[in-house]
Amino acid sequence: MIEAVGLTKRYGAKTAVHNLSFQVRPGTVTGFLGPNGSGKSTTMRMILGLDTPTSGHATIAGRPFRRLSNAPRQVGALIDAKAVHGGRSARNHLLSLAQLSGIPAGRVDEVLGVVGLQGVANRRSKGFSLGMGQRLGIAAALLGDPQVLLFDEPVNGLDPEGILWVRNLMKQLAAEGRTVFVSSHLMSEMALTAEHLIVIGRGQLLSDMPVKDFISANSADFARVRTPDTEPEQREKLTAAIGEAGGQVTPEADGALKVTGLPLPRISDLAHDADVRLWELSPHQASLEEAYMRLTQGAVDYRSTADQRAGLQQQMPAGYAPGQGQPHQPYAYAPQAPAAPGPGYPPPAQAPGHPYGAPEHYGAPHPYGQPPQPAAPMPPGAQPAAPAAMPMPQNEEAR
Ligand SMILES: Nc1ncnc2c1ncn2[C@@H]1O[C@H](COP(=O)(O)OP(=O)(O)OP(=O)(O)O)[C@@H](O)[C@H]1O
Repeated sequence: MIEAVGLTKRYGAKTAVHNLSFQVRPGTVTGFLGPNGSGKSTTMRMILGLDTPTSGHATIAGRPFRRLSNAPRQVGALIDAKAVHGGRSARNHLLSLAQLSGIPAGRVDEVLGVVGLQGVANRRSKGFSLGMGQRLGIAAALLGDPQVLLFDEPVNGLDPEGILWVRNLMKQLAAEGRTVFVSSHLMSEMALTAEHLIVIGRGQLLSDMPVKDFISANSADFARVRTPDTEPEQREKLTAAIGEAGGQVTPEADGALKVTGLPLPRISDLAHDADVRLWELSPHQASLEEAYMRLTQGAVDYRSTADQRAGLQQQMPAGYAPGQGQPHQPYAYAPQAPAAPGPGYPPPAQAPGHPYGAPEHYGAPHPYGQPPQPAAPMPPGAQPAAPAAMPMPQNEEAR
């Protein structure tokens, strides 16, 4: 388990992370979400002992990272995929990490197979594409067969097949009982990958809950109501009746009405009392992406002047306090079955032929036959070292 307690990081006058407390539990993928610059990488770096907290602390399996014995065997991380000696081949890069950490050399070919890089293992990594670099970084993170894994934006630069592969890999690792903490600023991707979400904005905790609870706590429920298109006076009558009853009505482009603030049965009764016929009365819920944007809208540092979130802000229901991050349920009726969180849901099945579903276009799949056994024994005499794929601690202010 990963735990942060009151984690705070200030860079001069800039507070990158403020009083963050959360736990990341084994057996599920936990998504770490926040807009650009919200403090995700800084938090991960503090968990990994690469940045020193100004106050508070973070532990892995109950200890600060730097006090873990055999850290590379316990924790794997992808923080900066570019932190690779470009003159070395992928295999040699991994071999040098394995040697530093007392990991048997045979494991290198295993992880190259897992990430689908076995066909280019002897090529210098400086010729790698962004996506291949990400795969190499993921291979390094898996090298020590660790129980705790942190991935900072692992799908950066990957093509759709690569994204699917990472998604399945994360799930597989969690299904093996590992702790998997994955940062992203893409809600749609996290909706398909994670079961639990930790959302931050401007370095502060906005939400810490299961994905399904996040949807119902943060997305706005509304009803779509349609009266006969041929009788506009019916529409006006219903609009007036809903307004008098305290509901809010917004006309939709297709002629329907979007109603908030009233439960569906009440809308039906109002229509009945006003002698208005309904062609449609249906419950709706905003997508997870919208829910995320609503939650973080007050905590976005960088926003285009043409950003459609401005439109979302205009639609905020009365009583919503932007940026406070409080779950709100301003609508009277209970959420319906959660909306499918984004296109492509449910996630496609894992690709066959490989336990982690590694794609084949960098070479034949590696017969990495069995899922890694939890807590593989350390070879005698192995020394603790920095985790694979992690950049060495640098001058923090110089980043
Ligand atoms: N070494 C540093 N010195 C000064 N400020 C820093 C340093 N590292 C991060 N920051 C600032 O702290 C804030 C949080 O940055 P961080 O990289 O942790 O955010 P992030 O959520 O990972 O962003 P992104 O999604 O864009 O990668 C930003 O405002 C950033 O400019």
